[in-house]
Amino acid sequence: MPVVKRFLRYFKPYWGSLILSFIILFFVAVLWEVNTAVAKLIMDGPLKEKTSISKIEKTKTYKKDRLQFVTDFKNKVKKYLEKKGFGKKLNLKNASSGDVAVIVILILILYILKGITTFWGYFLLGVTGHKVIRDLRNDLYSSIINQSVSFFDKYHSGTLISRITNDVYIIQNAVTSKIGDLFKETLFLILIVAAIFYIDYKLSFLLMVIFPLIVVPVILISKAIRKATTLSQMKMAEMMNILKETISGSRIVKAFAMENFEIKKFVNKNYEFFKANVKLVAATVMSSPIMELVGAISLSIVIVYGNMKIKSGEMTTGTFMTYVMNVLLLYSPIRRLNRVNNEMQQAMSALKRVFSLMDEKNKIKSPTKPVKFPEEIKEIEFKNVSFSYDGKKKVLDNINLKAKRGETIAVVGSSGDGKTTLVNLIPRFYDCTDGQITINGIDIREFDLKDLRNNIGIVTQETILFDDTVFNNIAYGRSDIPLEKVEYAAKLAYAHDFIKKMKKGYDTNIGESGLFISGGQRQRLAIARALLKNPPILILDEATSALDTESEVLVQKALENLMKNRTTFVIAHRLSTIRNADRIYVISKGKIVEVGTHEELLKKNGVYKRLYNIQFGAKNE
Ligand SMILES: Nc1ncnc2c1ncn2[C@@H]1O[C@H](COP(=O)(O)OP(=O)(O)OP(=O)(O)O)[C@@H](O)[C@H]1O
Repeated sequence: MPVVKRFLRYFKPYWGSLILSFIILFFVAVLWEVNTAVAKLIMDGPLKEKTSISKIEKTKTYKKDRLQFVTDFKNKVKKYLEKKGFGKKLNLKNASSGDVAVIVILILILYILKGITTFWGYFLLGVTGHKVIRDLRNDLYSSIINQSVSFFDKYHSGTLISRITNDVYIIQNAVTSKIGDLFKETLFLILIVAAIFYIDYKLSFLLMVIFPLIVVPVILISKAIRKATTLSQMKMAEMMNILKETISGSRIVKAFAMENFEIKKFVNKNYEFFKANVKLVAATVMSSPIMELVGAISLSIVIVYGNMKIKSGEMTTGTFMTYVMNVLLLYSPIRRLNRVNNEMQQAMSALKRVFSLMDEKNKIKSPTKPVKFPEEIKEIEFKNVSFSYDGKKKVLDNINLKAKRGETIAVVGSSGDGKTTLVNLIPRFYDCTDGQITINGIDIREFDLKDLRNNIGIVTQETILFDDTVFNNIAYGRSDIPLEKVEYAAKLAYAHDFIKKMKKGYDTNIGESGLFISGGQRQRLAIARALLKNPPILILDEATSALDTESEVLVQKALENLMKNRTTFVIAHRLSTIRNADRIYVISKGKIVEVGTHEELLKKNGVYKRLYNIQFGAKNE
């Protein structure tokens, strides 16, 4: 669907207020015209004898040449005023000071009306625009959040943030203020064009021939603006990526004393952004001189033509001057419309990027008719599972694995051998390329995605916590849960004691990513969160970073509580975990090379034994 048509659908719920605002803005334009007419009325009436203009007007030639439509319009306004009871008071020809007072009041009323209508026209339009943008931003955010994990592999978080903030801001600017200008200026343009056709349609047709001269450069410039905006926004997104990384990773930057390195990186990117913006500025400001040149050509034609007509006596100087003045008047709305067009082009390219993000296909979806998730999990099985991130290199190759209810399955292997990838297939962060994963014999792709994930608890190496209270971090999204339940989970996770010692207990804010608490405490909070969720399946990626002995013991105990009565898949790094595991699967280069208990595998004297010696050393034996 074309971008504009698709975007217009966002206006659908607000058509009423949009049309109303346009009607009001129409009156604003009409009031401008009335104002001009009243000004003429004053010149013709009460002030006529006192101004130099009135003297010029007095000359017979001008009287003859005066534009019929101005006289018509004046008469209409006069008639209208007379009808409304102003007639007797407002004797424009022989005006007294009382008449002037009436005119002043009339002007005041007009300006008040213009003020009120301008306010309401733009206010309604602004509110409608902001409503549309609010809906667009919500849609964009929800489509991003609903995307699969591979989407987040593809797009850097800075890019996504840039789309939601900058791109939407550009569209917002165009929608909330520029649409009104577009409407108003178009209206002015139509009125002036009508006037010049009214004065001399032949000359106006001749001018129409020059019209393509204006349109072609406008189209070319619009294209250049769209291209430059895309480049500028791309560079802005890249800059946001650097910002995001260095601000959230500020400690690492400092630890490695890499401030200057990061500054250089930022300065370079900022320079690229600047260059893109220069291109944008060039494209934007180029339109004005081109338009002026075309304007000068038009005017020259008018002058040559007018000169001929005056000489042949077909046109009077007065009519010609009025015509020229109207042609000059054309410049203002055209210039403003040109500026509006420039901003609209930028908004178009932003819209394209926003929609392209929304159109990204999410391959991980719930089936249309999902199978009910089993009440009780009897068995989870990997059947000939293979997986590749890029469709070429197999990261997992023909994996066969079984976990019965309540069993603990440990996965071990060297770094990069595919352990995380393997466990990520269970909650369908990715779908296997070949084979299938089943729960009680049913392919996991047949379950509703939410049901499947609600039955899986995940505790990862880097504990993801939110800048919120301890309570909200444990309850995550379930604020209605009673405090006792949260406390119970925290007790099982050996977190209750340290939480109680905090200033506000469960209401303490733990800062961005749990910055205000220790690593061990963070892990125990994450364990409490998983305990509260109470899922039958558990995925555990044990932290490799060493904690101090006391913390380590507490985390270990918390994990033991968490693993009780659950079918657990654990990427094991702790000796106690592998010792207690029902089965250990040893992965090497994406393949399962050994299976067995700790003792069985040690006896084999194979890959596991070698890994064990490297990771835990003989001293542990
Ligand atoms: N999102 C991704 N896109 C592309 N390739 C990936 C992605 N994640 C991992 N890989 C690649 O897949 C392979 C397996 O990675 P995986 O993270 O599963 O290994 P791992 O055994 O868990 O390693 P570690 O113990 O170091 O965490 C690696 O070669 C890695 O580079």
